[in-house]
This record gives sequence, structure tokens and C-alpha cells, in this order.
Amino acid sequence: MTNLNSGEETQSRKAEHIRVCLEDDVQFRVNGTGLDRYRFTHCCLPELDWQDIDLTTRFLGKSLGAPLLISSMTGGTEEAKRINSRLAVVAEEFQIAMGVGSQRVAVEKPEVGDTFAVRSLAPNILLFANLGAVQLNYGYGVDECRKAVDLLEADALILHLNPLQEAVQSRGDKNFRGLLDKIHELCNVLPVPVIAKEVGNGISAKMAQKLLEAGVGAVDVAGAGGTSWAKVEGERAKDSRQRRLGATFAEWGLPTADCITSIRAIAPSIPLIASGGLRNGLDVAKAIALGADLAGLAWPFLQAAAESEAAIQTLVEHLLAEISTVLFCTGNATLSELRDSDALQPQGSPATTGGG
Ligand SMILES: NC(=O)C1=CN([C@@H]2O[C@H](COP(=O)(O)OP(=O)(O)OC[C@H]3O[C@@H](n4cnc5c(N)ncnc54)[C@H](OP(=O)(O)O)[C@@H]3O)[C@@H](O)[C@H]2O)C=CC1
Ligand SMILES: Cc1cc2nc3c(=O)[nH]c(=O)nc-3n(C[C@H](O)[C@H](O)[C@H](O)COP(=O)(O)O)c2cc1C
Ligand SMILES: C=C(C)CCOP(=O)(O)OP(=O)(O)O
Ligand SMILES: [Mg+2]
Repeated sequence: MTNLNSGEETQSRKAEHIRVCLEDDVQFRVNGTGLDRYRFTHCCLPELDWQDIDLTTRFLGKSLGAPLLISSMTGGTEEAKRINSRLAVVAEEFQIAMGVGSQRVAVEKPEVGDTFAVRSLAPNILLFANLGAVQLNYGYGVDECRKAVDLLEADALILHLNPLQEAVQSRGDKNFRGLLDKIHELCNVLPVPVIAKEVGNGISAKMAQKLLEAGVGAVDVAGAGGTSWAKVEGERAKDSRQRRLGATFAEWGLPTADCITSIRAIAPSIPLIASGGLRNGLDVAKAIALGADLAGLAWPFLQAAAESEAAIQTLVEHLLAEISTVLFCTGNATLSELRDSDALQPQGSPATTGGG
């Protein structure tokens, strides 16, 4: 490993991330999403025909068939190219949004750029480029960000914020000083919106406020409760210090539900993505009812994509059926009706007053 140049090291890390996420137990086990603290109030007479249920929505100026995002995952290897291609074909079929994984590997090794370039397979979807914000402290500037966007003809650039992951990662990039100012400068000149995203440890209302003041166009909370990147990097550890760090911080982070409610409270109208531990359409519907505009899933899509295009189609069909069932059984025809309703209640409050 020590003989690898940075491009090769990054490329082999991408392969290991896929392998570890598919083969090892790297999910949060104790600190959940917080969504189980909420319940929908069942409505016994919805006054709806199932046919009237409408899952369409808009995000950052584009129309979507459903409020779903295939969260940023991969690129840089042949396997990653196969995964991205399968995901893009299904995203186009259902008109849902998609992000690719960090394009740092393509900056370091331009010849792997094609493993990310899915626009021709998904000409109409909302598509997100991806780089780590921390790279702005390691020689990256507007040029690299612009190239990442151009390679995909992306609608926005996701900057991932992953201090815990970098702290546990072997040879991780740990200089996070001064990034807010650099994000601010980037937002001023990049021709597409910047989306600030965590990777499974969550974004607090206080930090969301600072990021919005810096000019980001949207926030993806990527909270705790799903894939734990401390666990992933702990599995990749090269020494006992890293292995122990991964174990100690395996459950660290802000639950996804708390991120959504606290950010919505201070920013009532910003484009807000919920992700981190969403595993079915009921989770998605809860996230929307709590105030998110879009719901992202990574790990479930990785598992399906590793199998086949048909498995991804089946996953999306299941998610759509589950979200539709929430709308049906709470008597809401649309996502905005659901969000404006009182159908979702904290568990423990009288379940017979809301909804209907
Ligand atoms: N900073 C963070 O965001 C979090 C940190 N942790 C830490 O991760 C480690 C493993 O936790 P584990 O036992 O698996 O998980 P648990 O969720 O069972 O939490 C264990 C302890 O951490 C407390 N805790 C939960 N959330 C927070 C928080 N946001 N900030 C500070 N303390 C919190 C809990 O207090 P209570 O019962 O009152 O909730 C409990 O005493 C612990 O060291 C824990 O402190 C765990 C969760 C979140
Ligand atoms: C294999 C894999 C690779 C990932 N790579 C990236 C990445 O390059 N950039 C990023 O922003 N997030 C990345 N993520 C994090 C996800 O986008 C997501 O924030 C996180 O896994 C929590 O969502 P989940 O619980 O649905 O998996 C990756 C996730 C997986 C499973
Ligand atoms: C995998 C996740 C969750 C985020 C990116 O990880 P890396 O730290 O490997 O990304 P780059 O350095 O390659 O940007
Ligand atoms: Mg990194």
C-alpha cells in the first residue's frame, strides 16, 4: 500500500468501500435514525382513490417522478462503473435523482472519468456531482469543481463533509480549517448550486445555518442510523489505533430525524434532503412528513446494484408502493398534503387526534 501513488491509493479505497459495505456489518446498531420515535395516525376512511395518489415533486428546478435520491456512492473502478450505469438506467426509468461517488479519483486519475459519466444513460434526471469539501484544503479549487460538474453535466455539486470518516481513515485528510470561507468563495462562482452533505453523522441546525450563509443551495443531512463510516474505515484499519477509533465512534452522530426537524425549524424553505439510514418507503414518508423535500438511500441501492438492474427496479417499485400506502392510509393524495398534515405524531402522543 505504501508504494501506491495517490490515484492508485484512492482507487483501491473505492474498491474496498464497496467490498466492506457489502460484506461486513457496518450499520449503526444502537444510535438509530430517530424515525421510530414517530408514528403515522391511521385514517380509516381516506376519501381517496389509490389512482389519485401522486408522488411527483420538484427539486432544484427539475421534476421528479418520486421524492427519491440514489445517494452518492461510487466511481473509479470497473465495478463502480457497472454499478453507476445500472443505477443511472433505473433512475432515468423512474425519473428519480442520483448522485455519483466522490470524483477525487478522477481528478487524480483522469482516465477513470468514464466510470462516472452516466449522463448519456440518464439524460433527464436530476444528477449530482460529488467531491469532498476537505479537498479545498489540498490543492483543489474552482477548476476541479467545475470539471467534476462538467464530466456529468450535473445539475449541482455535492460537497461531502466527513470529518469523522477522515479521522478514522488510514491516511485520511484531516485539515478541515478554513473550509467555510472556501465553500463561500466556491458558491459565488460555480455555475450550479452547491449541496452540503454529511456521510452518516448528520448536520446540526447551527452548522446548516453557517453553510446556508456561505451560499450553499441545499443541505443533505446524511444523519446517523444507517451506514457507519467509522465502522467502514475501522474495517479498513491498518493499525490498532485506527481499529479502536472506528469501534469507539461507530455510533457517533446526530440521528437523521433530529437533523431534519432542527434544520427545518431554522430554515423553513431551503431545499432539504433527508438521508442516513432510510431503509423503506415508510422511512421516506416520515422524512418527508418531518419536512424533507427529497429522501436519499445509499446502502439499499448498493446491495441492489451489486445484484442486477432488475433488483434496482424492484427496490424502487417497493419504495413507491410503500410511500403510496402511507399517503393512502393517511388520506393524503400528494406529498405536500402529507407534509402540511398532522398525520405524523411523536410516539406516545394520543394517536387518535391527528390524521384523517
Ligand atoms: N455525540 C453524538 O452525537 C453521539 C455520541 N454517542 C457516543 O457514542 C458512543 C457509543 O454509544 P452507544 O452506547 O453505542 O449509543 P447510545 O445511543 O446507547 O448512547 C450511549 C450514551 O450516549 C449518550 N448520547 C446519546 N446521544 C448523545 C449525543 N448526541 N451527545 C452526547 N451523548 C449522547 C446517551 O445518553 P441518553 O441515554 O441520555 O441519550 C447514552 O448515555 C458513546 O460514547 C456515546 O456517548 C452516541 C450517540 C450520539
Ligand atoms: C459504497 C458507498 C460509497 C460511498 N461513497 C460516498 C462518496 O464518495 N461521497 C459521499 O458523499 N457519500 C458517499 N457515501 C455515503 C452515502 O452517500 C450516505 O451518505 C451514507 O452511506 C448514509 O446513507 P445510508 O445509511 O443510506 O447508506 C457512500 C456510501 C456507500 C454505501
Ligand atoms: C465514502 C464516503 C462516505 C465519502 C468519501 O470517502 P473518501 O474519503 O474515500 O472520498 P475521497 O477522499 O476519495 O474524496
Ligand atoms: Mg476523503
